[in-house]
Amino acid sequence: MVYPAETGKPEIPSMPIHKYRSYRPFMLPDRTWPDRKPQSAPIWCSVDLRDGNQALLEPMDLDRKRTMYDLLVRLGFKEIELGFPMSSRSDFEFTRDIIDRDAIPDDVTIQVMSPIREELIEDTVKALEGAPRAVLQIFNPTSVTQRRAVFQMSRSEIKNMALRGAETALRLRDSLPGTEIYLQYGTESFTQTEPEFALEVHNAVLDLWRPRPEEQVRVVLPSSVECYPPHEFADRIEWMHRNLAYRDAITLTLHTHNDRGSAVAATELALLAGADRVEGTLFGNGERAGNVCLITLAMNLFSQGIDPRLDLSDIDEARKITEYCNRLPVSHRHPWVGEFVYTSFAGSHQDAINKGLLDMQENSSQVWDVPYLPVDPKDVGRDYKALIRINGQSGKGGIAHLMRTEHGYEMPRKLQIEFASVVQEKVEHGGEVSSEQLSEWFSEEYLQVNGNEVEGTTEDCANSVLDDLTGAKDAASDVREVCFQPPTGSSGLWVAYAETTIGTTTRWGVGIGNSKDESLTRCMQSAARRLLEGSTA
Ligand SMILES: CC(=O)SCCNC(=O)CCNC(=O)[C@H](O)C(C)(C)COP(=O)(O)OP(=O)(O)OC[C@H]1O[C@@H](n2cnc3c(N)ncnc32)[C@H](O)[C@@H]1OP(=O)(O)O
Ligand SMILES: CC(C)C(=O)C(=O)O
Repeated sequence: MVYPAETGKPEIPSMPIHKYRSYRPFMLPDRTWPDRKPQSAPIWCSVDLRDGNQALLEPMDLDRKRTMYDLLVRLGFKEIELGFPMSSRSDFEFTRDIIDRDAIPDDVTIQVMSPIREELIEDTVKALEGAPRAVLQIFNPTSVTQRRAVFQMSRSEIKNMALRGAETALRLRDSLPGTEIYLQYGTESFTQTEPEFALEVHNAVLDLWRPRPEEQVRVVLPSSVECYPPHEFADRIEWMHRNLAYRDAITLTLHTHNDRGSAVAATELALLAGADRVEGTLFGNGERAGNVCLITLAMNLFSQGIDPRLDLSDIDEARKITEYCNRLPVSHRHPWVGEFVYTSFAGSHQDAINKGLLDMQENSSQVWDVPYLPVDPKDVGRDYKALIRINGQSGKGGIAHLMRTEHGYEMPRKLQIEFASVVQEKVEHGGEVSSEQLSEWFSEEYLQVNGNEVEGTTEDCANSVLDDLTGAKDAASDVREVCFQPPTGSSGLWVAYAETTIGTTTRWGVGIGNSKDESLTRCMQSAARRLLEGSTA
C-alpha cells in the first residue's frame, strides 16, 4: 500500500468518516476508580427474559421461558426480570405463570418493566397480584436525539414525563396487598444524555420518591448503546455516584450493552466507580451486539478469588440450556464457557500446561497456577480431557500429556521427542488426532514384538540380549538408558523404556509385562526391531 505522504497526493479516506463524530470526553480530573480493585460481587439481575428474549428472531415460548427461569434460579440469581407484562399476551401469561405456580423462592425478587404510560404502569402492577415482592421499573429515553426525533420534547418535558411515571409508580407502590413493590427508574440512553441533565432528571425523581436507607430505590444508568470507551463510561458513573441525591438510599444499577465489544470492561470499571448492581444476560445475549455477559463478569471475579455469588460449577449445562432457550449458539471462543476455551492446540502451550499441571501435583499446591489456564476447568464442570488436542501444531509436551493422562505412559523426555516426530510425520496433512489414535500409533510403533523368543532379561544382561536380538557383532549395540514404570492401579503391569543404539542409529524400545524382567525383555525386542527396521524417528 502506498500512503499519501509518499505520493504527495491529498489523503482520501476509503471509509465515510465524515459521517461520524467522536464523543466529547466528560473529563473527571479527580477520578478515583482507577485506584480501586474489585472486592466483592455486585447484586446480579438477569434480564434474559426481557432484553435477551426481545432480541430473538423467535421469542421464547412458555416452556422455554420457564426453562430459562428455572436455570436462573438454580444459578443463584436473586433478582430476575420477567419482562414487560403489558407488551404481549405471552409476557403477561408468563408473569402470571411464575406467580400462580408459586415459583418465586423466598430469596428471589422478580422484576417487571413498563414504559411511562399511566394505563400501562397500572396494568403492569395489576399483573403482579399475588407476588410476594417485585421491582417495578419505569424508564424513558433522555438522549438528545431521542428528545428531538422520537418525542419532540424539550428537556423539561422529558423530565416531566419521568416525574409523571414516578408519581404513578409511587401511587401504585402500596396498592397490592401482600406485595412489596420496589421502585426503579432508568434514564434510557443515559450514555447519550448530557450527564448534568441525567442527574437533574434522576434527582427530581428521587426527590419525589424520597427513599430511605432502609427503603432503597433503584437508579439505572444504562449504556443503552455503548458509544465510547469503558473509561469514559466509568468517569460518568463516578460523577453520578458522587452527585446523586439520597445516595445511601439508592441501589445504583448498570445495564450495559456491547455495541463496541467492551461491555464487560465498561461494567467492571463502572463498578469500581461506585455502582452496586448489574443487569445483564447469560453469555451476553441481547439486542444488537448483546447485553453484558453476567457469566463473564462472575467468572472474572471468581478467577481473582472473589466469591461470584453465582453457582458456576456446571457452566456447560447453563450454556446448553441457554442455547436451547435462545435458539442461538454460544461461540466456541466465548470467555470461560466456549467449547475451546480450556483447550490448547499449540505445541509450546501444551507443553507448558503439561508441566504446570505436573508442577502443581508435585508441590501439592493449593493455589491454582497453570500456564494458559486462568482457572481449573474442573471448577466449572469441565474435565481435563479436552485440555490438549493434538494436530499438526502440537509438540511432544501435549502428546506426552495425553499419553500420561489417558493411557498411563510416563514417557522419558527423549522418548517423548522421538514419538512426537513419529506423530508429526503422520499428521502433517491431517486434522485433529484423537487420543485413541495416538495410542494406536504408539502401539504400532513400540509395542509390536517380533517372534524372537528371549529368556527373562535383567538390567545386567540387557546389552547382551540386545546384541543377540539384533545379531550385532562385537557388542556394537548399546543400551544407553533404561527406566521402569512400576504398576499403578489395578493393571499390575510394568512398563520398561530403553534408549538403544547401533552405530549412529538411536531408537527407543518400550515393553509391557507382568514383571519388571518381562517388561524389559519386551522392551529389548521392541528396540531391536526398531533398530533393525531403521525406523522413521
Ligand atoms: C430498554 C428497553 O428494553 S426499551 C423497550 C424495548 N421493548 C419493547 O419495545 C417491548 C415493549 N414495548 C411494547 O410492547 C410496545 O412498544 C408498547 C406496548 C409499549 C407501545 O406500543 P405502540 O403503542 O404500538 O407503540 P410503538 O411500539 O410503535 O412505539 C413506541 C411508542 O412509545 C413511545 N415510547 C418509547 N419509549 C417510551 C417510554 N419509555 N415511555 C413512554 N413512551 C415511550 C414512543 O415515543 C412511541 O410513541 P408514539 O406511539 O407516540 O410514536
Ligand atoms: C431501560 C433501560 C434500563 C434499558 O433497559 C436500556 O437502556 O437498555
